[in-house]
Parts: sequence; structure tokens; C-alpha cells
Amino acid sequence: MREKYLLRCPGCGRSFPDRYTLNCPSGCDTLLRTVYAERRLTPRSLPGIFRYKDWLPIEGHLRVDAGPVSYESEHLARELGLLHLTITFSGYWPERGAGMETCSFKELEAQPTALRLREKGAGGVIQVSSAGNTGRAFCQVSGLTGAPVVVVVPTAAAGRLWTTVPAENVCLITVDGDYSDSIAFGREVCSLPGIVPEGGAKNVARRDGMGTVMLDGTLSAGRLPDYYFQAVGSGTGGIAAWEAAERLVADGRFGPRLPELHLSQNLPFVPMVRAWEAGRRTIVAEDMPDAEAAIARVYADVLTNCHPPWGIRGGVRDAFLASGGRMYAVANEDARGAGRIFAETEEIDLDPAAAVAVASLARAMEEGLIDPGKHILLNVTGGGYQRVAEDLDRYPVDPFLRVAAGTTLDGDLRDDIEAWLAEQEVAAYA
Ligand SMILES: Cc1ncc(COP(=O)(O)O)c(C=O)c1O
Repeated sequence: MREKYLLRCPGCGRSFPDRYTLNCPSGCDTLLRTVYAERRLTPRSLPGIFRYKDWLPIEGHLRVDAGPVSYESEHLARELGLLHLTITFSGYWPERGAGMETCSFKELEAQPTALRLREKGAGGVIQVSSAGNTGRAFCQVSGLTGAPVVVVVPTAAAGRLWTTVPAENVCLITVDGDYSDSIAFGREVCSLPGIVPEGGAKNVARRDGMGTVMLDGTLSAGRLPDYYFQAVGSGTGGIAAWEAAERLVADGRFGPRLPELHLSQNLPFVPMVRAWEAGRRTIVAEDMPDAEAAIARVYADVLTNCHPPWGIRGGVRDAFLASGGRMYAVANEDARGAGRIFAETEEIDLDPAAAVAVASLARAMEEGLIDPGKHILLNVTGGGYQRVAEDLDRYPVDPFLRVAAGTTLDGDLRDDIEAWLAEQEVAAYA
């Protein structure tokens, strides 16, 4: 039987079967890619993102009806003076059929990642470091599937960790510091046997899950967009959009050209914007002056990743080189204003990060950076929090441990986490 997909390294060109592989076995510093046997996209009658199962690195599916929802905008398009604006919305908006109850596109990553680990993993509990939204999405999937997860977030973001179903298999660790401190402690936790890093941008399930936005937007419009707009922190969604667009070009029915990438960050923390403007292959310290203070001042703090996969082979810079496009640095007040305009015109509240993307689109129009007659895909990466608060019960996730920034995994902490692990029937996932 032929494999549904193989992984391919864009460095050495080797292809190999997936064993929840995050890195090239030959040691290349690259983002591995999935190469699917199916070259034509056939949507399935399955819930949520599993509609696009042919191009997801999983065999089964979850019974979770939470996928991206696309529609042709009238009101925002008119407000901005655009002729063809497709909005792809990830969040909670029942009137539009959007059922992502944790309100962000991070559920697109969490669902296939949890499933891929169960199907392909060597056994283990997944660990996720997050500024809040990713952690909430993984907690939700844990609540829905029972799969245990270790989530590490900044203490200040602990209030963002809630689910709409009880999640009893979550080990939530809060770190008195920022997102980077959470990533550092998450790495410590992964030194424990039985804990597996989810892999961030290196995880093909995360990228292909996010790529469903491009698939859904393209099927909805009947063609590939000319421009793709999204706010980025790690930039994984930008890479995913490029990869999905390449597959759609190869499919042959949606147009021959890759969409330009129009990616945005929130001032004053805009490392990828600076690296892009300077034409730099790597992100350097001067791209993040006064990082700590800058991070504390942004409106959309989920966009504050200090180590995005920018210069790595197959990363955000390569996505730009292949697709063209540009980066935008968006001020807080512009993002807030764009969020208000979106709420007035489309009638749903936005995650601050999604408001940054809307502001970048408004700027592109004001400054004549795009042709208003061309086709645009706006990735609205989160929204509907007010609706969820009105419609659904929310269960806060209680922290299991709280640690200081820079903490290493000493004996007591190790014992606590191992005791939690022992309770999780890890064997069920072996
Ligand atoms: C709502 C929302 N939009 C955009 C982003 C940016 O995603 P990424 O960090 O993968 O670039 C995030 C990240 O957490 C997010 O939560």
C-alpha cells in the first residue's frame, strides 16, 4: 500500500516515513515538509479541519467540528475599498458556522498535532510553551480527547487558560516571566522521559493544520488569492500559507501563482519586520532593541516570539523569497482602531493579533501597496470571545506549578512533574 505521505528535507532532499519526526535524520537544520501522494485536493465529509484530511499528516480524525470558515466580505471590503476580500475566520461565531470555542486558529495546530502524536509518536505526553492562545487550544483538545498535555505559560497569561469542556489531564506550569522564559522552562521539562516537545514550526502537523486556512479560503473563492494577510509571531502561519499554496498550484485548478505574503507584527516588538527591511538572513539583537520592555508594551502579546523560524531553510524568509510580499509594523492604536472597524462592519470581536492583520490591510490600501481590484485572503486568526462568554461555560485551568524565570528542573520539581506523569496512563499512548 502506498504511503499517504512522506517527509522530505529541503536541505538534503531525502524523503522518509514519518515517526513523529521533527528533524532531518541527516542533521540538516531545516523545516521538514510533508509530500502527499494525493495531488488533487478533495474535501471530505468530515468535521472541521478534517475536511482537508488528504493534506494533513494523520490517518484518522477527531470528532471536533472546529475548522476555518471562509466568506466573501461585503462590509469591511466596502469600508476599505476592496473588490474581492475573502475573510477566513478562526474562532467562535455560530452565525457563520465557526465553532472554534477557544477563539483562535491555534486549534488548527492543536488538533492534528495531538492526533499525529497518538498515531505516530513513540509514546509520550506532549509539552507546549505558549503566550496563552496555543496553550488554551491544546488544553481544549486535551479536554475533548483525554490526551494529557504539559502547558507552560507566563504567569500573567494564566487567566487565558480555560476550556469549554472540562480538561482534567493538563499539567499547567506558570513561569514568572515572558513567553521566552516559558519556552526556556518548557525545554527543561522536555528533558524528562515520557515528555515530548510539540516542536513548534518544526512540527508538520502544526503547519499543515494552519495551512487549512489557505485551502479553505481558496476553495471558498474558487481560486488562489493574489495577497494573503496575517499577523505573525513565529510566522508558522505564513510558512503554512506558502506550503499550502504550493500544493494548490500543483493541483492545477486554482491558478498558477503563489499569493504574495503580507505579514504583520505589533510595534514596538517587530523583529521579523526589521530583519525583512534590512534584508537579513538571520534575526540579530538589533532587531529586538529593549526586548523585555518592548514586549511589555504591545497590544497583541501573542505575537512576541524572540526566536521565530526566520532564516532556517524552509522558514519565513524562504516563504517570502518564493512568494514575494512584505512585512508591516503596526502601532497599538492602529490595531485597536482596526479591531473596532471590524466589529462594526463584520459584527464580531477580534483577538488583538487579528486586529493587527486588519490594520495592516488598511495600511496596504492607504499606502497603495496593493491593487484594490485583486483577490485578498485575510486570515482572521482569532475572535468571538464575547460570544463565547455569552453562550458557553468556560472552565479555568488551574496551575499545577509556578516557577521563577530561569528556573532549572531541580529534584523537587522533577518529582512533582513525574508524579503527575505517573497518573496519566502514558502507556495508553505507547
Ligand atoms: C490569535 C493569534 N494570531 C496570530 C498569532 C501568530 O501566530 P504565530 O506565532 O504562529 O505566527 C497567534 C500566536 O499565538 C495568535 O494567537
